[in-house]
Parts: sequence; C-alpha cells; structure tokens
Amino acid sequence: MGKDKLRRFAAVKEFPNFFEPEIPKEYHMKGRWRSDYFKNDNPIVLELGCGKGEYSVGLAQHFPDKNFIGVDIKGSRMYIGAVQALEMQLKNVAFCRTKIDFINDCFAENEVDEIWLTFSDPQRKKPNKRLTAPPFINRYRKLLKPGGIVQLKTDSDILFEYTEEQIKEHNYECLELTWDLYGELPENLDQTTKDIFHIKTHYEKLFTAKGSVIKYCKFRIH
Ligand SMILES: C[S@@+](CC[C@H](N)C(=O)[O-])C[C@H]1O[C@@H](n2cnc3c(N)ncnc32)[C@H](O)[C@@H]1O
Repeated sequence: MGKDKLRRFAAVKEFPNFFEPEIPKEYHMKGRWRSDYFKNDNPIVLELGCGKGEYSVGLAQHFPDKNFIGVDIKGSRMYIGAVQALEMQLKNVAFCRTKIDFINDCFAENEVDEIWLTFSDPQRKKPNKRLTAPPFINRYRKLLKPGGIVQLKTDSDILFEYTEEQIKEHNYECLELTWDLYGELPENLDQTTKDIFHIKTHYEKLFTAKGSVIKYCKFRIH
C-alpha cells in the first residue's frame, strides 16, 4: 500500500462515522445502528461496494430522513466519503469496513430498508461472486425488511444481463429496469428522483466519460 493510502487507512479508523467490525464474529452494532449511532428510527439504506462513498454522501444530503451506510472492504477509499460527511456535518451517513460476504454479522434481521449496488465488480469468471448472485441475495433477504428493495446501477452488460436473468429465474418483483438510464429518464420524474439519478459515483464518472451506457434496475426479493 502506498504512503497516502496507509495514512488514510490509519486516519479513518479514528473517525466517529467509521466502523470496522472484527469478522467473522457478530458485531456489537448489529441491530443497534438506529439506536446507538443514528439515534432515530429512520429507514436504513446500505450502499454495498461503496468505494469512495460519494453516492452515500450525496443520497444522505438529499434524504435527511433516511440513514445511509456505505460498506466496502477498502478503508482508504471510504476515507474520502467519511471526510466529506464530517465536513458537511452529515449525521445520517456512516461507513462500515467489511467484506459483504459477512454482512449478516453486521446487520440484524429486518434492520435494513434498501440496498444500493453501485458499479459492482462484474466478476466475469466467477458468477457466484456477483453481488446479485443467489449467495448474496440470500444474505440481503435476511437483513432486508419485507418489501425492502435492491437497486443496481452499472455500466457492465455482463452484470446487468445476469441480474435481469436472476430477476426472471427467481421471480423477484421487478419495479424498474432500463438498459439506458440517462437516455430513458422519464420526463415526469420529480426533481428529487432526477437528482438521485444524477449523483455520480467515482466509477460512474470514469465510465460515462468513456461513453459507457449506464443501466439501472430496482427489484424486491421477498
Ligand atoms: C468497481 S468499484 C465501485 C465503487 C463505487 N461503488 C463506485 O461506483 O465508484 C467496486 C467496489 O466494491 C468493493 N467490493 C467488491 N467486492 C466486495 C466484497 N465482497 N466486499 C466488500 N467490498 C467489495 C471494492 O473494494 C470496490 O471498492
């Protein structure tokens, strides 16, 4: 790891909005995120594989009545979002460093209302490691409330096609699905929703600059 990454990795551990569970072991915040950190009863939204966390921070600004938790294994990346949130004094966003594989050690049954998957790795050769593959969906099912939703934004045809197949194969309830999010953005969307779709993650900016078309879907797995 480079010097700057090491510095960020060490610094972020001291932040009040950064959590690092010892895994595999049940984390003491499991079932207690609302009461012990957010100190409200608002819905919890996870961004899994949040990278630098700008999306969680952007959503937290738009939705002061929801709580956001960015999850990633890379602490030095989440440092960026964690600093932004502290500077903006956003109390409704936090970051949790863990492998998503152990997400059920960090969140209790029915603790979460929504999941965002933003530009997840396509895992070309390992379909079961895709974040919309059955082993992950089964983990999400445990922590999502009944009726909870999963949303995916991606540039990857492979991941999107796979997810579309999974939705059909497992009869997930598909609420929205478009192969060209920005090309097909309905005119009648309210401003807040338009704004959400225009919050761009780090990878989204890279891919759109290269001309990639962004795909989006929203589905229920219960
Ligand atoms: C392609 S990046 C996208 C980052 C961010 N969402 C964005 O759009 O800029 C994928 C991120 O997912 C994280 N990631 C992938 N698999 C993971 C896993 N099993 N557990 C935790 N993080 C994971 C990586 O560390 C990386 O930061």
